[in-house]
Amino acid sequence: MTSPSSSAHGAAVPPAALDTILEARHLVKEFRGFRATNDVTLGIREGEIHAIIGPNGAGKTTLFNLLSGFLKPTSGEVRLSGERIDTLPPHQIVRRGLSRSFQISSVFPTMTVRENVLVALQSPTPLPHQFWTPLSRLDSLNDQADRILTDVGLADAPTRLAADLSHGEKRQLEIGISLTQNPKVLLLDEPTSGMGSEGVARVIDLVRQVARGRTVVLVEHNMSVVAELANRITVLQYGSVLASGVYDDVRRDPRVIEAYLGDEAHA
Ligand SMILES: Nc1ncnc2c1ncn2[C@@H]1O[C@H](COP(=O)(O)OP(=O)(O)OP(=O)(O)O)[C@@H](O)[C@H]1O
Repeated sequence: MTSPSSSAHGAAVPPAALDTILEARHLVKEFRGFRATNDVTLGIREGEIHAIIGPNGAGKTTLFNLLSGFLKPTSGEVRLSGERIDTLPPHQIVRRGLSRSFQISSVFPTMTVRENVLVALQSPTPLPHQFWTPLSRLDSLNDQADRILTDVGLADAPTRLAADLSHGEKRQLEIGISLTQNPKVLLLDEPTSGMGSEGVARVIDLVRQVARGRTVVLVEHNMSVVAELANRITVLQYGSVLASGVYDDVRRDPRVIEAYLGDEAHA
């Protein structure tokens, strides 16, 4: 699938495993000399739910932004299905099948729930002569929007104003907006942040639902969510990968216990 290539440091990078869909190779991101991402090499396998965890300031959001093209690496590469994507603008990365949600809401508050999804559904066809969308296409877009709203548990809320949604419902809508591009890889940035236990349980169900038939990478602070959802996890510390693998193995890794999981790992 991918052939060996030279890293930023000139070292040969072995080919990714055959089932790797998203890959970071020797990624480095510096902010005025400070390394927020320090030589991260990581493979996300097709169809898995992969959680990126680590203490505050470990570099999770920076890595997330690098993987989705919202930040350009200082050096290193990101590959999607073997193709290099770190050189592409974010909208082209979306077209190749990678979408992301944002920690800060991307929802338009003055639009209805369905309108928010419709706007996102129309965004891949921004040609000026398509400003007047034919009615037949509008019908099909409405059908698609309603299917997505059903998938994210908002089937009964299409005409509600987004501003009137609860915090949890807004996160559901954001995930719905990310699904409009039918991504093969979905990146979710702290999908349970700011939620009570009921909302967290709903998001766990939702992530399981949207992960059917696609790959999900999530940044998540809540370890019980990670334990419930993740097939594999990567632990970051000081911008570097401390450990990566199956959840149960990584949580027993003494370096991880020391750095992050603490007493939770003994629970
Ligand atoms: N634009 C920037 N300019 C300068 N430093 C930055 C910038 N973005 C991030 N950093 C620094 O890089 C480090 C990693 O930040 P990052 O937000 O990626 O960590 P994080 O693991 O997501 O943290 P948190 O869990 O608190 O969200 C931090 O020390 C942060 O201050």
